[in-house]
Amino acid sequence: MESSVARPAVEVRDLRMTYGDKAAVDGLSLSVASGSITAVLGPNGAGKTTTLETCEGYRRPQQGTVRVLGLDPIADRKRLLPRIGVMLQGQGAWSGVRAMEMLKHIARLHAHPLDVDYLAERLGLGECGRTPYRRLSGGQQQRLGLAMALVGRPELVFVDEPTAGMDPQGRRTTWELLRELRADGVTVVLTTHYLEEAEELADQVHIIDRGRMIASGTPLELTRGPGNGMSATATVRLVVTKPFPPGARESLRKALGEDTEVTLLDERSMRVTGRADPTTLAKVSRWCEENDVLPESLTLGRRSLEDVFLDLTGGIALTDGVEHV
Ligand SMILES: Nc1ncnc2c1ncn2[C@@H]1O[C@H](COP(=O)(O)OP(=O)(O)OP(=O)(O)O)[C@@H](O)[C@H]1O
Repeated sequence: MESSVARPAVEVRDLRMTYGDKAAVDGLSLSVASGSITAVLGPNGAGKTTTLETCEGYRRPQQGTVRVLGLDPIADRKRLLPRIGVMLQGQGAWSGVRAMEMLKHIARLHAHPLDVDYLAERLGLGECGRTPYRRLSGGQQQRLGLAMALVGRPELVFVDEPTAGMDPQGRRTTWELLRELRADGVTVVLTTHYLEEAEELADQVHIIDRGRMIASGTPLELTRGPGNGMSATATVRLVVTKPFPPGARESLRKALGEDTEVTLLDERSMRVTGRADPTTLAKVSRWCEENDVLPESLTLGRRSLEDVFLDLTGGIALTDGVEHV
């Protein structure tokens, strides 16, 4: 018998999905190791949801193949459904149904559901259990959506932007729950625009852009960069007390010299990559002095997944909607 340990939980091969003449997914291949947390990242419209929905059996592949737990999500839907949990973007529940009624209803559809009171308690749904779905706050709807995806004890969960709109406490609880699932051998596939979430949680990260895979690896592999030296792995971040004066980015780049890239992250923060080392730190400090710019913080740190993401996708900082110029 084939070993289920070696077999990927999800295998997508050369998937192509179009809407009209526009390719939303354009020859995408990816695989998800069983028992891992895998993050699928990409800018808005990159094709993440379309890919996940194809894996979930909501869309039929127009080209290519998709296997989930070794099964075809459409042909084997009946066998697959009890084994997977799905948290959709803008999770659907009937608008008038109360939160706990909805959760209990979903639990009854499964052979061995989790204890709904425990799950509601863990996800902070206790207080809004009698509230109709349409009256729940955005974060509460997210929590309910996650509870609905998990209540059936799935072997594999797809969670599309699980913590969007959640408060910091909800986000931490969700991270804890997802880690516990992994510890129990459950495979988790998530999309997120919070790159720090992917860095915290994911064993494997796939970055897609315009329907194509542009990078894959562990967070460490992706942030380590191409070289081995400090300059390849580090960035300098400068945050200042007042908006930068006009032309500041160009002026700082000149002061630092070649091989250094300066990115304006927002009106009060810049990122320096390339020759990012203590000498650069000193030069940035001197530039601040010469240009009468007061730093709020000036740090030399490891290149983050967000830095990698911005470099690869051409620069929209998704966590704050700020364009990188
Ligand atoms: N039902 C649809 N009809 C037409 N175009 C669609 C449809 N669904 C998605 N698209 C388009 O396909 C592309 C990929 O969309 P998709 O929702 O998969 O992206 P995404 O990576 O999940 O984006 P986001 O991060 O914004 O959720 C986008 O250009 C989108 O406008």
